[in-house]
Amino acid sequence: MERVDHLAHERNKSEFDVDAMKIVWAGSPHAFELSDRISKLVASDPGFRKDNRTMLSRKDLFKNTLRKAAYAWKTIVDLHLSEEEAAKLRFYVDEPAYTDLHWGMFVPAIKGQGTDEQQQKWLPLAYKMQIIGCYAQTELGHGSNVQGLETTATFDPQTDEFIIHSPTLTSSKWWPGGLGKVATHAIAYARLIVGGRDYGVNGFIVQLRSLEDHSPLPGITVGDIGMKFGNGAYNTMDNGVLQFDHVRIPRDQMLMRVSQVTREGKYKQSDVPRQLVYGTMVYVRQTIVADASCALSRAVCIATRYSAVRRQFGSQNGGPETQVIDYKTQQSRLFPLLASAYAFRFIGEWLKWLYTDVTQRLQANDFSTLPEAHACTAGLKSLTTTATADGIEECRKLCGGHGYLCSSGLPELFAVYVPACTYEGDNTVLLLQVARFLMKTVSQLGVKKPVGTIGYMTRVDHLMQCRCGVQRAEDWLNPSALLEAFEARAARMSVACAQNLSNFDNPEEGFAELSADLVEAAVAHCQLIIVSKFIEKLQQEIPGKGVKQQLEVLCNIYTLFLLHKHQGDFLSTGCITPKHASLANDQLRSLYSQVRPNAIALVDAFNYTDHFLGSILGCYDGNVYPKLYEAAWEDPLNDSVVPDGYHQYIRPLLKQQIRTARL
Ligand SMILES: CCCCCCC/C=C/C(=O)SCCNC(=O)CCNC(=O)[C@H](O)C(C)(C)COP(=O)(O)OP(=O)(O)OC[C@H]1O[C@@H](n2cnc3c(N)ncnc32)[C@H](O)[C@@H]1OP(=O)(O)O
Ligand SMILES: Cc1cc2nc3c(=O)[nH]c(=O)nc-3n(C[C@H](O)[C@H](O)[C@H](O)COP(=O)(O)OP(=O)(O)OC[C@H]3O[C@@H](n4cnc5c(N)ncnc54)[C@H](O)[C@@H]3O)c2cc1C
Repeated sequence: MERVDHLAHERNKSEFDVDAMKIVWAGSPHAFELSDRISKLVASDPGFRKDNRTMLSRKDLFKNTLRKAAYAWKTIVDLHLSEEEAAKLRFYVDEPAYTDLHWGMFVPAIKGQGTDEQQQKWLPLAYKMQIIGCYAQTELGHGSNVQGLETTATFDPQTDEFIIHSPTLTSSKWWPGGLGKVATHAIAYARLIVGGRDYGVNGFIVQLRSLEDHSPLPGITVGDIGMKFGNGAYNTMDNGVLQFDHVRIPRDQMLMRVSQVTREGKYKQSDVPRQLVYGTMVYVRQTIVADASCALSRAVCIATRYSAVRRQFGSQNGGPETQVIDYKTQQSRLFPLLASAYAFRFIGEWLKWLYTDVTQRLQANDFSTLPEAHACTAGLKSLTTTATADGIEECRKLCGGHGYLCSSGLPELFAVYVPACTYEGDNTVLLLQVARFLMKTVSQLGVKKPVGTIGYMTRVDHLMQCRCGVQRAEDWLNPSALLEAFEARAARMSVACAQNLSNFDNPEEGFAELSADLVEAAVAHCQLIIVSKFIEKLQQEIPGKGVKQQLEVLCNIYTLFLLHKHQGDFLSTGCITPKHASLANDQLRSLYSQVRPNAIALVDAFNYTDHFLGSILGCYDGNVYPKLYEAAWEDPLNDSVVPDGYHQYIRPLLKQQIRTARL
């Protein structure tokens, strides 16, 4: 049967080369080819079906995840996939699993914190999945406060071993993914105790389960922490609980790149900063920023396609009703999210570059950019995950009632995504780290030259008194005008916080008292980074008919939308006047009209398969209604016309009503 493309008329309207945009979105022709090939491979393999996930019991769901992870590994091995291809395959399989933590945290922790010998010993085993690892840092009593962890690793010089112990209930490891039912090994974070002295938290490789029969090793109590938010969703993951009862491990299983304990029981600190113990978190935060654009673009793709299919009101002379995408209110909610997806894509690319750069510098013993890398990864992780979680929920509402159906894909996407606001650092706690960095920068102005993302502070005198030169709405399309407004807002908010802080005798008390304002200053700084990197991206040559113009429209929408949303900040710091704010809003409306004919093509450029989207509302051909209708009949509740329980619970009720009616 010939497939009808219900969105063809929308695709015909587009004013740019979609194939060229696909390459910009993917990052390079190579990245596009890889993504396209692997996503189609996964989509065409029934072994990776995922449309029944929300209907399975937890046990069936989990077993199915184990099956898929094993099948994915078999596919990787059978097809001799490279590391890059294997990572893409896991991404398109699209099911949170213990493998995320094995590849995403356990392996990077050994690479980042292990010595060369430790890497040589453990990495080959991990690469072949002969051991499966997790990252066991958080405890029942402490997650954000890493220095408050209670698990101990006490050196025993007699046996040359560490004794890993959970001294209290609150010291039980709690949350690590993959720990509950699968991991054979953990990087467990524990307080290092040598000769009775506490040297703070360090990572240790601890075997948890037998490699023969998977039973927990002596002294290990381990299990799953229970059902989490949403159906399906993150319940494919075995987040776990773990207690150690004086578990002994050899001394060489302490990760010793940052500090060492010798055979004689001497503690030695390398010349690398202690903060490198937190290095895996910096790495993962960077990957989370890159992933934010994937999750947001997925939701936006669904909401945009459906908004073009859905019609309500406005029929003229019996003609078709208005597509809901043509309502300005729909556009003002949807198009900033479309623009954010692109903005997050580019900031993810840039952050990857920053991370690679800091890693190379660290290898050459240059630690100068580590604080900036920490502030950027922490701040951008916080900003992009908050916006993405909120954006997915907004997309659900943009799809009206049908968005609430699991078959829209949006409820599960939200439930899987929302913990990103908490894991790898609670988003508020991370913004407070950025705020500390900002306050330190301001306090050192004139002593230490701010560079990199904080370089704008070198012009603080100008930024504190500059006036916005915008006179007409179009003036807001000038990148310099936009940048200066964002720089001035960020600088003024930071300086105001620093001035308020100086009124406190005790800086820590002041920091706590002003923390809500400090978080707002941190948000302003992080938004500036995203805006400035989007503008920088557009200064490069971008091939393809109309591609650069579309990206310019999206960049302006992203920036002016933020300005509109946070106009309170811009007005109260005197960076703009109410007239400027009103002109920005006029320009924003005009930009929405420009993006409208290109909206479908801009989401097609994500190149998502229907399998990956997992949404009837977002399907490529827009043939939504027949698919929704058919899917309803596939629900197990419709297996029988009369439901189970009728004779027990409905019939007696109806009979009773009849008797009552006769009374
Ligand atoms: C691909 C994988 C799939 C994803 C699945 C995700 C699964 C989830 C996994 C997890 O959640 S793992 C657990 C993650 N846990 C956290 O993120 C905990 C958050 N808490 C922290 O990171 C820290 O404790 C803190 C909030 C940063 C505070 O730490 P601490 O009290 O020790 O620090 P301070 O005294 O504030 O700072 C000291 C000094 O160190 C600097 N710093 C802090 N963190 C880092 C870092 N990561 N890298 C570099 N530097 C860091 C901080 O700025 C201070 O510097 P100075 O001001 O002294 O210069
Ligand atoms: C799905 C999921 C997967 C996870 N996977 C892992 C894993 O694999 N390995 C692992 O080790 N951990 C994992 N975690 C744990 C995770 O890293 C922590 O939950 C996270 O770091 C937040 O810490 P917390 O739970 O202690 O929150 P809390 O710190 O208790 O936060 C509670 C509230 O207090 C506020 N708060 C805390 N401190 C401050 C402060 N100083 N100032 C102002 N407000 C503050 C927070 O903003 C928040 O509103 C996972 C968590 C989840 C939800």
